[in-house]
Amino acid sequence: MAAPSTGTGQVRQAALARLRIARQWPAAGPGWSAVALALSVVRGVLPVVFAVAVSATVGRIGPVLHGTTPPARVWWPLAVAGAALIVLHLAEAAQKAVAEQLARRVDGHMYRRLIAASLSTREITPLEDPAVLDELGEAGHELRFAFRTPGAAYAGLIALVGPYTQVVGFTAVVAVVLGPWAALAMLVVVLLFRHGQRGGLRRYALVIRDVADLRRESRYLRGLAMGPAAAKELRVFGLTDWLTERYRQVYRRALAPVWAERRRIYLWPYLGYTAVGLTGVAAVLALAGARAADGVIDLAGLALVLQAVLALIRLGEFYPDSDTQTQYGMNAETAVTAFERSMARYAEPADTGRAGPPADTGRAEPADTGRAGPPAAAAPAIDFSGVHFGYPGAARPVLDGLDLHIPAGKCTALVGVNGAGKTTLVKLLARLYSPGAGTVRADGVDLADLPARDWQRRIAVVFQDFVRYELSAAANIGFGAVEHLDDRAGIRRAAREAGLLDTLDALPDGLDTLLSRAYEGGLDLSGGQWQRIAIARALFALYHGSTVLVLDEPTAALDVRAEAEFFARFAELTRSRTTILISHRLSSVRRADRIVLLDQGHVVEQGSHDELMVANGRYAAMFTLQAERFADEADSEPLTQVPG
Ligand SMILES: Nc1ncnc2c1ncn2[C@@H]1O[C@H](COP(=O)(O)OP(=O)(O)OP(=O)(O)O)[C@@H](O)[C@H]1O
Repeated sequence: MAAPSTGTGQVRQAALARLRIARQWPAAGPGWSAVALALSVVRGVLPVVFAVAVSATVGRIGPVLHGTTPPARVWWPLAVAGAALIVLHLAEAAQKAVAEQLARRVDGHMYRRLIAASLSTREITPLEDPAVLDELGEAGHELRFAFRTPGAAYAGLIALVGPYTQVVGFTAVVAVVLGPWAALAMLVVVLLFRHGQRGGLRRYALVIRDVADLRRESRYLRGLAMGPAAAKELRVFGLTDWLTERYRQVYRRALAPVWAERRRIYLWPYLGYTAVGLTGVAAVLALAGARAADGVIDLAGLALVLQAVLALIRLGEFYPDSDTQTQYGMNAETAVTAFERSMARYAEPADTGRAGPPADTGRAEPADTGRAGPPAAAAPAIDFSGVHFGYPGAARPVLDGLDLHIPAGKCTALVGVNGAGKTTLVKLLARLYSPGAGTVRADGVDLADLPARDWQRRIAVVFQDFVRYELSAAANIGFGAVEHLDDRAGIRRAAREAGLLDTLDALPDGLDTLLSRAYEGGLDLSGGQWQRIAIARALFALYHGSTVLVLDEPTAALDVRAEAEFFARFAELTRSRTTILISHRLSSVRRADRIVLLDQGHVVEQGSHDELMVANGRYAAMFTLQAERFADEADSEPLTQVPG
């Protein structure tokens, strides 16, 4: 975000940002907001009352000491000053409590907005766009900082009313005692100092925003060093020193422009404002002294104006209860709004309000056939026609005019070297991305014409990088069809078919065991057991209406026996489903009805295993190579063979 170049632009932008924060009042609660506002006004008025009462006391002490005035004339202003002080302290304590309440409410609302925006698109394209990721990272990061969240900004904005009420009160005091010009001079001094402090903070925050990518990298490196995910590799590969050094470099690079700008933003303006401010203050104090010497103002008046001037100088400073909060809270709110806007650009009309209650997000029943497109119960044929696709920012497309027919109710295997585009093809099929050109059709209906949500309900996928949810085993499987989470029989059946039921039953709480060691009583599974969970999840989706099954390296983490068992029952598990199997183990894919060899985003060979072997092309060469390698290994290591 570029800083506005003109003063008017800056004021306008600051006003708009405050307006956005103020607009959080429905989330904060109008009642609580009104209480906080009233307390702020009280906190603004009472210091002025205190100063007036103290001055009155000072003015009356002389006459009382000389016996010209009864002592009672001193007591009541003293009592007022004491009462003002006590109420001020009580109001401060009450305002802190109310501010916490306001902040919690607004932050809760902001988190809900962020989560809703993150989940608002059916495609994942925006979440891989670096600009959108920056916005998300910024918003999430600012929200995690408890002291400068939008909630803190909202509470801080209300708290601002206190000091500004004091400014008005003390300026009025100066006007009454010394006249309007002196009051105007003091007002200019206060606002100038405030502009120096607050405006500097605003510019400083913009510099910090400019290094968002470096801050993202430093957050990533911190997470890497402190999280469990990379703990093993960092140590085994001896990466700890490298990581420490890299973090130091990135941190310094992120801070360098900030340090450089600090001098420009704070030092020079500060010296200028101080010179002007001190001149103004000196003039007002000189005027007060001259008036007192002339007897125009009495001792009480002098005491009052001195207190007012001192208070006004203090009010030109930084407000710790408000300034950082409103500045950085605004950053978070701005980032959340920018993120929402970016996500909205990617959302299809039907996605609006997607992140609703679970009942809204569930998988369709098989009978749910009332929508456009192929009937939900029938496994569709899928056709890619002239499909082009490249990832954002990539130099070359991954798919470049792909034509491919995937027959209904059959198993099609996709093979090809690393990076050939197999997983990308699956992501397009699952409508996680849209093709740049060309169409993907299900039974002749362009997927772009179907609500992504309806289509995605019909697909069950075991992704290569499937998710390990830190939840119960039952939930991990039941997420295949979330609205059927209570189908315990179905979950057990899926676990059994994935070869996992005995393992899960043996856990301390059976299927209800929490699959995470981060929680007390939780347990972790092995890599292969987790993969079976992912398979069970996809099977559970099939029981509840999905008709397309995608298996991307579904057995990569399974042992040889488990893999053999899985493929022995493969035909039964996938019967009458349109199945797409991706695997580098050609001995597994040979059972597929059809095998498609992809290379650089094109189909280079396709047919049954036998047909491709007879054709003696690249598939045959790859298959023979793998078969020879396995034969060699089997010859040289006969004892490693798994029996049966
Ligand atoms: N999210 C992404 N952003 C940018 N480029 C990507 C992304 N995912 C994949 N690619 C690139 O797209 C190309 C195809 O990747 P894809 O994952 O589809 O290959 P694949 O055939 O499934 O490979 P593998 O056999 O290794 O799983 C690769 O060059 C990869 O670098």
